[in-house]
Amino acid sequence: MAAGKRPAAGPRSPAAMAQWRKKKGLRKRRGAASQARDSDSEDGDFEIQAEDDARAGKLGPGRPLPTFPTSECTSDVESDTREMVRAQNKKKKKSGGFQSMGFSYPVFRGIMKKGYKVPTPIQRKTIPVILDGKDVVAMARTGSGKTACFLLPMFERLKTRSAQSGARALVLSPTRELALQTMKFTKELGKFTGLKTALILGGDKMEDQFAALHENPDIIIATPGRLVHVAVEMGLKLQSVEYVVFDEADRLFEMGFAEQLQEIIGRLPGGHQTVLFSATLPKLLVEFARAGLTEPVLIRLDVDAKLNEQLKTSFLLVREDAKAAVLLHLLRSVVRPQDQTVVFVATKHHAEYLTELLAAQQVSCAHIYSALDQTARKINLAKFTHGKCSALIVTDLAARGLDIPLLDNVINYSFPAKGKLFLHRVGRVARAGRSGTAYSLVAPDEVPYLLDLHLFLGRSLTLARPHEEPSGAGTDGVLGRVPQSVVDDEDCGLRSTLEASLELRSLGRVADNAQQQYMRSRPAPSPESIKRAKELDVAGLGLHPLFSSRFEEGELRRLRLVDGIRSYRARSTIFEINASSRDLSSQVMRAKRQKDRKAIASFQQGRKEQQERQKALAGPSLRCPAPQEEQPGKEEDGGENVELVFTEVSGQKRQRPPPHRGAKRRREEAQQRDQEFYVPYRPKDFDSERGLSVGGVGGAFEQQVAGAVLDLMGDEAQNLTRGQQQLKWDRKKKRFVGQSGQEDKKKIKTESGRYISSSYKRDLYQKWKQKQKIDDRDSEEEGTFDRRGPPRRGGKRGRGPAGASQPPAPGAPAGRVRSELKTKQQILKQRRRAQKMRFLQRGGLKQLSGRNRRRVRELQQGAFGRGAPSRKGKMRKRM
Ligand SMILES: Nc1ncnc2c1ncn2[C@@H]1O[C@H](COP(=O)(O)OP(=O)(O)OP(=O)(O)O)[C@@H](O)[C@H]1O
Repeated sequence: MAAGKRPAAGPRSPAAMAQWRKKKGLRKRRGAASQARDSDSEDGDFEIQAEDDARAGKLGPGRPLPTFPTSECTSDVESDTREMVRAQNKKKKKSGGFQSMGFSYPVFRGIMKKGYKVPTPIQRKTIPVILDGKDVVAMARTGSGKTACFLLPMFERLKTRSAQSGARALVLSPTRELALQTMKFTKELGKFTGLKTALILGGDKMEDQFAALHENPDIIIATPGRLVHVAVEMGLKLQSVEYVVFDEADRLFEMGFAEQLQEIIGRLPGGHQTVLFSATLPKLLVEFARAGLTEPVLIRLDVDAKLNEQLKTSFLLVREDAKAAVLLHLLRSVVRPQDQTVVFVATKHHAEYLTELLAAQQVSCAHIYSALDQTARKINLAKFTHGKCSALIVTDLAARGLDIPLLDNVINYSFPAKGKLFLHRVGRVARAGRSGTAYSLVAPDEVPYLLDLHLFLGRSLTLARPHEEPSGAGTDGVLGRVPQSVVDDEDCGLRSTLEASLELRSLGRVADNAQQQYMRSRPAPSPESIKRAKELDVAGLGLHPLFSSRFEEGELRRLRLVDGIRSYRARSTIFEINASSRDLSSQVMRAKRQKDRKAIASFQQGRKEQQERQKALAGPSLRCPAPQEEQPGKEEDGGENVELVFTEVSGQKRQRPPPHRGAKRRREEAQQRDQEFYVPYRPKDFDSERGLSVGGVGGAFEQQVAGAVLDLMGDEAQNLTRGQQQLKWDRKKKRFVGQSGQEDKKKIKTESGRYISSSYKRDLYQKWKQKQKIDDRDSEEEGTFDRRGPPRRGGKRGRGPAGASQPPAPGAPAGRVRSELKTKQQILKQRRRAQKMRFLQRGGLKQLSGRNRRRVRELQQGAFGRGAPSRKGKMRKRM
């Protein structure tokens, strides 16, 4: 009986009624969430309302409907039943399980097999809308189950394997690893649908991909670059695609993939359904205009709480050159020995160097980066996921989408330059209800990025208290320093390892150079964060609570001493050192100090006030848990700004005097806001949306403005031939390059009329077909291709996928020539013949006749008794 259903009218046993009442009582006590969960039957069978069954007259009162019709049944019946279930569930608004979504049985079975009992919030929100056929742009935080959101409706739409030509669904992923993972999910969740999937990834053999597409898959999962390559080679029109998914859509739409996406979208038919998913999507849908969305529904969850509650974050302030030592300490002493950790680094050179360095220190690890061979990438990832090594060192290639079960920690060796990259990186842990920790090593020059991140998250950054033991408030979200003793201990071991290995030293040098390049190329932090970072007194920061075991008195004393030395300001200038009071330089300095004593006093006063303001500051992105202690050596050193004095003495550019007190007060008053009438010129979510923006540079307004520019040149450029297109002088390359700043490479025109790099067309497909002896007619029969063929450099088109309407190739004999390529039947016949040949060559005939002879003997014995004399005549003949 369906959970909680009153037994239908008719004779009821008292026991059944008592059971029903008991259930009803129980249900009343439960909350709304658990009611939703109840609606999913535990055993995976669909159940239907008793009243409905009774009305239908097919089932006994309250009896469950055993299963949905399987895919063999006619789709009419299936859709009727689904409608029935939907209607029923709509009546019962409480139900919010997978069952209420009206999936067909094969899809539902896949969900149950995967072990999903209750849909996640984003699944509950998006699946019904996608099932209704609407275009959807959806955002929810990492690990919230977005993959199932687009796969389940896709299975439901495609239903079952179709003989219809061409793929009907296309899933685009930004990285190969993510595409592989989506393939895995597709196989698991769509296990009972029988749909065929082809994986088109860069780095894999193109020949295998041609073969996969020749098998007429229902779904194509691809990375954009390789899909365009295959599509151009094969002349794939993708006209049968009804459902397109842009997974990690913001990444796909960020620069880099623009050309490929335009080409793919240009090949899609009108009226297809498009869904976009990511953990970081802006609310400005105009940024996805290129995706060809039609009246899209925007669903954004977790806009405010972007980080998972189960995720703990720690920010460690370390010098760049001490990062390796701190990383080693974290892996050895902070994370548990059984933990699995992913380390994000800036470049592949860092990945190589750190892998070797850690291996030399007996920390087992593997690495992945985009330039690594695809097979090595797969092997290294498998090594890590199977627990063969405890750390995986990766570049941002692995930041998105990777779902590594049982992953515990993420370490940001290099701090991400963008807030949303941080979200994706740390989103590898604390997935699907699990907990996890993210440690971030922050070099002093990365502090502005840290402040940018907190602006983006809308969270406050907590600073560790200086020279004090932590109050036990926890380590979450705290920025603190690493004890010098930790750095020294680990650094000692690392130095001796480096001294012993020439290879490691050269890898280290390469990594250092790469770091310089990376720092030059990373996007700049926002100006306000740079300003705040300058105001932030990082030298006065306390030890991170993570190292509480190191908070011995000795360590704190040492820290105080080091800080004292760091902030020491000499009372006298360099001209007065070792100079007697009669020396000219000393006299000049004293006279100067005397003359400027007012200015010096006011400067000191201003500085003090600034420090006090900073302490009291509890803004959205910066908060001190307690007033900071006064820095030793700072209070009475006079703090004379030597630079200022010297500029004044030498009569150079005059520093602006500190503002007059009255002017200051007036300015402060002007800054006070009347909350009743104050209208901010920026929306509240400005920083957050700026971080999510796909366009990259500038805020949302800047982008809107940029988008509103009427680009007459752009239109004109389209009418120009390639030779006429405007070129501009590249000073670095010392030659003319195309409008986009790209070198004017050789281009070919595609079916969709766009120009793409000629490297996409190398006639690999034709060669493969010749090798496989595939007739073009077969390609057409198999229906993978459009009737129009692939573009040829010489304007030639073959038969088969190329279509018969094309002009013959120059030099080809006129009229229809009998193709030398074999038909499907001929290939099958040839295969059978080859099989037979192999059989004969193996001596199969001899074996067969021997077996026959033995059988005859056995039969003879069975029929006539052992050693019976052979009979002549009819009986023997029959035998
Ligand atoms: N309804 C569900 N019940 C239980 N587990 C689920 C459910 N949906 C998804 N999961 C599991 O949650 C994990 C994360 O899912 P998925 O990879 O789809 O997340 P995501 O939102 O796509 O993450 P990312 O943004 O990082 O790509 C997976 O292990 C998946 O099997």
